[in-house]
Amino acid sequence: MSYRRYLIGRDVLLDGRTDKGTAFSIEERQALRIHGLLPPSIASPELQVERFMENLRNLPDDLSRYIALLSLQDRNETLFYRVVMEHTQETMPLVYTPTVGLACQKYGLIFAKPKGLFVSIHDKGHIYDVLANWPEHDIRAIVVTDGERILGLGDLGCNGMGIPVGKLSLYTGLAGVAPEYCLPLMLDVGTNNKTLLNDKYYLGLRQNRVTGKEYDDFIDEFMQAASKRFGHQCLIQFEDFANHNAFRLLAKYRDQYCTFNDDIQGTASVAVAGILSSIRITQRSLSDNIFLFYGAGEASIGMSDLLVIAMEREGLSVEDARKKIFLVDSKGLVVKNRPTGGLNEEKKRYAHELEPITQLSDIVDAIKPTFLIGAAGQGPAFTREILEKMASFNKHPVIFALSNPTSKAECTAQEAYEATNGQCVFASGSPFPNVEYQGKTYIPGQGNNSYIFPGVGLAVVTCRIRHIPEELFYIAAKTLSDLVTEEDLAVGLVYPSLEKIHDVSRSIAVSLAEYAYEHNLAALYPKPDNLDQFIKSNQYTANYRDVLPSKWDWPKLN
Ligand SMILES: NC(=O)C1=CN([C@@H]2O[C@H](COP(=O)(O)OP(=O)(O)OC[C@H]3O[C@@H](n4cnc5c(N)ncnc54)[C@H](OP(=O)(O)O)[C@@H]3O)[C@@H](O)[C@H]2O)C=CC1
Ligand SMILES: CC(=O)C(=O)O
Ligand SMILES: [Mg+2]
Repeated sequence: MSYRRYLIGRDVLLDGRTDKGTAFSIEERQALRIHGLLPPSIASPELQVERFMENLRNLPDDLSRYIALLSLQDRNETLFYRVVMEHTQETMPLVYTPTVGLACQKYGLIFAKPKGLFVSIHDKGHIYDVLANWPEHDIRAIVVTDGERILGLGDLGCNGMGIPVGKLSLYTGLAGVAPEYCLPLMLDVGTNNKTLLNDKYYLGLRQNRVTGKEYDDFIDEFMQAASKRFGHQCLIQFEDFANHNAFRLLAKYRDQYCTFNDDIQGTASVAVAGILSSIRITQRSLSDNIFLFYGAGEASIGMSDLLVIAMEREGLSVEDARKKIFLVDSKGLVVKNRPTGGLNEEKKRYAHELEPITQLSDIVDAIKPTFLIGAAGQGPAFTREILEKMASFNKHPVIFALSNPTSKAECTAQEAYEATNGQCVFASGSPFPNVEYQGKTYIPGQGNNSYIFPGVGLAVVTCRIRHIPEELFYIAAKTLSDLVTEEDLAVGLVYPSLEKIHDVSRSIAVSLAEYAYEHNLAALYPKPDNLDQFIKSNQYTANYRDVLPSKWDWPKLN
């Protein structure tokens, strides 16, 4: 039971979780002693949504819209989620990528009210006490960042808090994970971003990043403290950590805690889903493709590793599957014995016995990929020339420009469709508008891990899944791709329409829960007879709760 149930008077209006604004009924206004604190006209939730959307649309720019949405979240959380759930297509680019990227860049200026916990390196030794300050007790999902690789924008330090806040809004908005279960968390270990260190509005510690043992001990203490405070089954989603920490922290914690790295594993899952849908258009088997990844970091390695698992399901050996995958990093094609080096263990799995090539255009000529997938965070790299080449040796080249935010995308949807004469299959990490080309409307899909992590979160918090094995991300990919209809494919969509996202997230959660029960990974017993119904009944709906004291076990009022 939440402490908020006992609010009365003005406090009811000041608490975003209990406030209904103008929707409070006369009975509620009188019983809660807020009569007169609101204008007399009583609005329906439908009218409140309409009024908010009207205001939102009249604002001058997306950053203002972001601020308006987040202040609604503070003021009236239920209405915020109603808005997000009923207008997902319109509001998602505001609370999430691309606008959240801009919001993080401006966080020092626009910060108004904390929406999560800030734990700094100076809290070392008493992280548990800081976690205990969070007012909710039953936290089941944490999204944590240290702000070192925020989207493709680099080190934004403490200002990266916008990302966990945005991700968790989607846990609720896209999957119906109750907001009170969710905790956005920033681990501030400093920043190496000189501009921020010299910015008087910067919100974080003014020091360079702590590294090495001190950093590792800090993360260790956080993991232990979170587990002690919120239970060992609390999901911890790592988000936007830099490459040099992401892989090793995942390897270190994945079997000890209920944790995953969204940039490696969530991205892998959404990309493999898009790939599985794409081959329904190109009519090739998975293993009959050549995949070229532009970028060889968390996202690309994650995608490659899961793709290998998917190809294994088609009967290929790991070795043969890896031969189908080529990576490009900042030094060019990833090949064995490259004189310029730069090969970590992850890249070595995909290093081919080839001569080094540095230019992407030359690499495309040499490899002749069927899939060109961008996740380098470097902005426009898929030039018209490259896209035309892709179309010259593929009837339906598959082009995924997955880098975020929009300014970092490898190409736009318009560029991809135009350069390939409307023949390509396209998806992007940040949304692009529909493209009208030669009399046809193309709907670009959003290849973003937001199709995956909310469903993973929903499965974990409802069925109390203890660990998240790699197989779950393959299952999520397969489930997502299976939900893509022929009608979706006909307009170029390799993901289900966002309008269905609530049900899509639940379908993913049900598939994951089935697997978890089969493999003894779910702690909720007994296993519900009907998982779909059980999960559905646990999905948050953005309906106002009963706040009439007469319906509570309420102490007598004076
Ligand atoms: N759509 C989605 O759901 C997701 C999208 N992303 C996006 O993907 C991008 C990368 O993220 P992530 O993989 O985590 O980042 P990493 O830092 O782990 O990897 C970036 C990779 O890009 C390579 N790179 C850098 N510059 C160039 C260049 N000029 N040419 C070729 N390769 C280059 C780097 O090379 P090197 O190894 O040599 O340094 C590295 O391999 C970001 O923009 C992020 O927003 C990430 C996760 C999810
Ligand atoms: C989408 C996401 O997680 C990223 O760009 O980092
Ligand atoms: Mg991310």
